[in-house]
Amino acid sequence: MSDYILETAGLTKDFLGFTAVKGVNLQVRRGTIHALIGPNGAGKTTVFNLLTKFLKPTRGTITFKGEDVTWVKPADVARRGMVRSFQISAVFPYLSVRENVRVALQRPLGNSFHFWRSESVLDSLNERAEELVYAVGLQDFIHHEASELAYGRKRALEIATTLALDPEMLLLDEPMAGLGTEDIGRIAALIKRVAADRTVLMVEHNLSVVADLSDRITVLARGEILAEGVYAEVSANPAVIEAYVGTGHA
Ligand SMILES: Nc1ncnc2c1ncn2[C@@H]1O[C@H](COP(=O)(O)OP(=O)(O)OP(=O)(O)O)[C@@H](O)[C@H]1O
Repeated sequence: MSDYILETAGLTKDFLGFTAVKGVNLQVRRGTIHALIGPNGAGKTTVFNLLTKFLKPTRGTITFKGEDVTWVKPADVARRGMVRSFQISAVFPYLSVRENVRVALQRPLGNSFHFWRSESVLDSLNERAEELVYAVGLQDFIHHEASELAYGRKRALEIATTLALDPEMLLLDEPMAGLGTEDIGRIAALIKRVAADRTVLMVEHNLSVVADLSDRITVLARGEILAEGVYAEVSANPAVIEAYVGTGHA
């Protein structure tokens, strides 16, 4: 088994004469937290959309768990274990925290539909839902409606509904966006816990969170990989500093 759970080779995306992602060779080691950073417009979201099949590449390949998944459908890639948080984390505002997680556990994935299942199976879903609610620290809110939750706790609920699919690899798209300092600390701790037995790839603009959480960082600029390494290496790299300064994001 390869050390890398996810690899891309020569991944390229052209939009009408503009190349948003150019020959990206990304390697994500199994069991790590890997961050994808870069100034605005660097191509991070486009890479995520390619990985999760929201976009088709112009060239290049994507290999997940040793299999070429370049042309598989979005639901298929999720079924294979690579799940992007927002992809399935529609939170129903008037359902309770526990009900939201239960709905996520019942969500049909690929060819398995659960709605006809027996009472005993539904009871075990309740148990699993409660475990997940505890895992993301929402036990005190388990019977509250999602709409009553503060923003940071909604983010935790989204993560719980994502974990309901038991992904081997979790793709987090700006998990700290819109959060205040206290929530950032809470969600960062949650990501650490969640990553204990999973691989996490995240796009994140908050560099102190990236420094705190990431085992490895890939810096994109103008669609290409500019640098890679641990935070201390990439943050001291003059080309990286220049890329951020050049776009006013130092
Ligand atoms: N559908 C599209 N059609 C044309 N150009 C696009 C499209 N999607 C993205 N782009 C362009 O590709 C480039 C990379 O965009 P992308 O959103 O991937 O960057 P990003 O690194 O995620 O930026 P940000 O940090 O601002 O979210 C940008 O110049 C953007 O304008």
